[in-house]
Amino acid sequence: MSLAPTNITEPSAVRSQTAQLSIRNVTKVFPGKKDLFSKLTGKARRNFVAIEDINLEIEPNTFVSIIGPSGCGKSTLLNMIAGLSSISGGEILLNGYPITGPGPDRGMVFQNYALMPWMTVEENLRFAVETVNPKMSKKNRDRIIKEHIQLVGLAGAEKKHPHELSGGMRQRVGIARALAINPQILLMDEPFGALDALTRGFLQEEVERIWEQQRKTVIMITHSIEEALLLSDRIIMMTRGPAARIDEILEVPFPRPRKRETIEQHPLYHDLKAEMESHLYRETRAVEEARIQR
Ligand SMILES: Nc1ncnc2c1ncn2[C@@H]1O[C@H](COP(=O)(O)OP(=O)(O)OP(=O)(O)O)[C@@H](O)[C@H]1O
Repeated sequence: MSLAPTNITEPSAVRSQTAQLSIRNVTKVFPGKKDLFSKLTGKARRNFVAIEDINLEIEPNTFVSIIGPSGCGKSTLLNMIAGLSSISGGEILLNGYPITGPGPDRGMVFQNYALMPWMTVEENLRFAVETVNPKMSKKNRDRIIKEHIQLVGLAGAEKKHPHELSGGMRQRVGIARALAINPQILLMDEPFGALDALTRGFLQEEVERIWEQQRKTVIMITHSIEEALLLSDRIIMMTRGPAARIDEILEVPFPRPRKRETIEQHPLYHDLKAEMESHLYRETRAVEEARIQR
């Protein structure tokens, strides 16, 4: 758990919180199977170096996307930042303190929503807020829950259960829940990956609107070039694995607030898009070639 303090405040206020994240020489090795039984049954495996020597400084109040070929280690890196996966080498510091486990200073949004199915929308948020801040008064808690339900456009759906909601609405709950604990950093692992194209577009615009209000540090994994260009200040492009690393970091200079139609008119939009396309194509092709040679 990080030692950095967390206070829950108004969601609508632009935060003065700082969240400097330093990723230093980070490596992740998944141990192989080397026990006698695995050897005898021919199932022994070597250690697998997923990512190697990642160095990255994430400034406060920036929106950062991570993009790279499938299986390169994006989720592995995000899970280490979340404290859900151990770090094999190097360190990750949040405001100077090493991350050693999950903590309320980091909110997570998952692709599959990860809501409690037996709880209503309101109860899902209440559970998160109560867990993080058990001593908060009921009045404050109710206010925070109400504000966050409104923030994501779910007013009127408070008493519904996840199975009564569309995918887009479920992810709105996921985002509201992550923000309601007032994390310093919002971590999103392909948050729109399970949604249809139209809903995905709407939700991207919602996230852009919310980000303009809150300016929270966000780290998002995505496979979508357009999504990364719409939302990010910086785009981290990873190489293929094993031993994946950062290939290049793109600065996205489009003024905010952003609209899809306007950024597409920016003189740099097509250059940045082409650079990302060629990076992804090159890395993915190399993965496929390696697969065929195996
Ligand atoms: N628990 C584990 N044990 C062994 N290997 C693992 C484990 N988790 C992930 N890996 C391997 O580490 C590599 C990186 O996986 P990861 O899920 O981080 O990639 P990713 O870039 O997020 O993929 P995708 O874009 O497809 O979601 C993959 O080769 C994967 O098979």
